[in-house]
Amino acid sequence: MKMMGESWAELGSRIAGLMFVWATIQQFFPHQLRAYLDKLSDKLLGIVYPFVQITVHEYTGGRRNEVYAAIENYLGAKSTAQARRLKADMVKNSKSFVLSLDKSEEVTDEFRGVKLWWVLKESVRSPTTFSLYRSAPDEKKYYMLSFHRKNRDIVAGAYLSYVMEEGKALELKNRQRKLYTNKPNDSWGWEGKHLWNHIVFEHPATFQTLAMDPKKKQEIIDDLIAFGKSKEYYAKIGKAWKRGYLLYGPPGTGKSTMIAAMANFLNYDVYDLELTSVKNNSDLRKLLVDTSSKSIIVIEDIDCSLDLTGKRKKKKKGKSGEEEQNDPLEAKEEENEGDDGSKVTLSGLLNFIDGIWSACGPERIIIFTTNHKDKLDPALIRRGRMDMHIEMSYCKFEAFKVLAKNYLDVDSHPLFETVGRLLEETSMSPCDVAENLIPKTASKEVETCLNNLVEALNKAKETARSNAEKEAKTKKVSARRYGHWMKMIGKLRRKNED
Ligand SMILES: Nc1ncnc2c1ncn2[C@@H]1O[C@H](COP(=O)(O)OP(=O)(O)OP(=O)(O)O)[C@@H](O)[C@H]1O
Ligand SMILES: [Mg+2]
Repeated sequence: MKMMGESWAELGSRIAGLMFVWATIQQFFPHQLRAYLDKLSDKLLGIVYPFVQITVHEYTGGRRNEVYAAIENYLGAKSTAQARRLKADMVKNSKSFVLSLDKSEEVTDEFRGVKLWWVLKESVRSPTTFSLYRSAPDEKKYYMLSFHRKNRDIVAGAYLSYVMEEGKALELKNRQRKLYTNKPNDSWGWEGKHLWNHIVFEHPATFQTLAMDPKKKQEIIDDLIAFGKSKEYYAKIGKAWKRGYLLYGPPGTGKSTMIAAMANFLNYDVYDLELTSVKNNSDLRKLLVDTSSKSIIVIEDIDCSLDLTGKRKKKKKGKSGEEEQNDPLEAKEEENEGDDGSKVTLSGLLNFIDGIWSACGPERIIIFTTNHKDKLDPALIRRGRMDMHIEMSYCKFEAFKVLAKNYLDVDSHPLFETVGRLLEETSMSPCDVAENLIPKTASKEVETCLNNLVEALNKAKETARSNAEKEAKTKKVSARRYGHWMKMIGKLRRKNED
């Protein structure tokens, strides 16, 4: 690439300068001679400099150019190894650096056997001296790409799209992810903008630290990977690119932790939708439209959020004047209007998940969590809406091993066998197991922590046994009383008949 101490790109820009001077001089020649000289200089230039150049400016139409930003990210990764001068910027909550090419530095790239040269240039416009206040020099940065003219098709066709895709993917990787929550309706701006508050999303949960059956965990990871790669597939089958997960199970089994692990795995933002503060279906739609792609929309404890099932059971007066049972989907409009239009209804929520509006942004995941799956309306969680139902259950031995690794950094211990047996005999949530594994003294001895857990499991087993005994006793007493009363009723009946 370097030619007599000067790069092709540099040489190109010098030749471009010379051509400009030459074109200015030509103005003074007669018309016929000018046409002839034009052709000649083009031919000569083709022989001396067979390269084509493309420039991409940082700002176009007053806005930062998206293509420039993508190139910056793409070249950042390459320039770390090649360039002598790099520029460092902070990202990710000031915890890491992103490197990019500095001014006049050059990077060589190769694509399908084609060599290309990138250089970052800067044109400086002198400050104006006519105005009252002397303005600062106007710097305009741009990237210049040079390549042999025979490769024009490859560069214009495939290479530039490749750079854009790679650059955008890197930007996504380096960006700061956010956790959003919906603002109450009365604090939405007068333009109806800014519907969500956000903070930086920094939950440390990962699939590695999530305690659950490893086979089930792998299934979920595979499903997420397949989803991320299915852009074309969803387009082909004519479906919006989104997926729904229902996480159900007792408290403390890791539903919220799973959401954080999913977000970290996919590098998505999280929108935590507090349904009780949404005024009506129309506001719900607005909130949905205001979410970005590559995000997870979460509604926690969906069974407690709204009386959705109650709405479904609402009765209406039929034509005959008698009360009839409403079909939930037929009743959509009526429900939308119901209660002065001031509540989110089941049909509103169904529309939110898979109505026409749900396709307003690609690559989105919707997650519901609940402690009581059986309380939910089947229409809400049918496959297609909630594509995967994931049960988060009480801690079993495999899940315990993950927690032991997380909390105590051990893979095995003689007490593991006892813990495994006790976990089969009693139900304890991963949250409670984790709590018992946390060292209570400064010693942090593994054996002490495991003994604490064994003790807690034995206690839980004993409590469960005595509760079951009490229940059985109550049932026995009730059965005896029932038998007694039945006998009495029988006697009375016989007496009456006599
Ligand atoms: N499966 C798990 N793997 C790792 N940690 C877990 C798991 N389950 C629970 N925990 C720990 O217990 C805490 C509570 O778990 P989490 O909030 O995810 O439970 P949940 O199922 O969402 O409970 P709830 O139904 O009450 O909302 C977490 O902070 C985490 O430290
Ligand atoms: Mg939770």
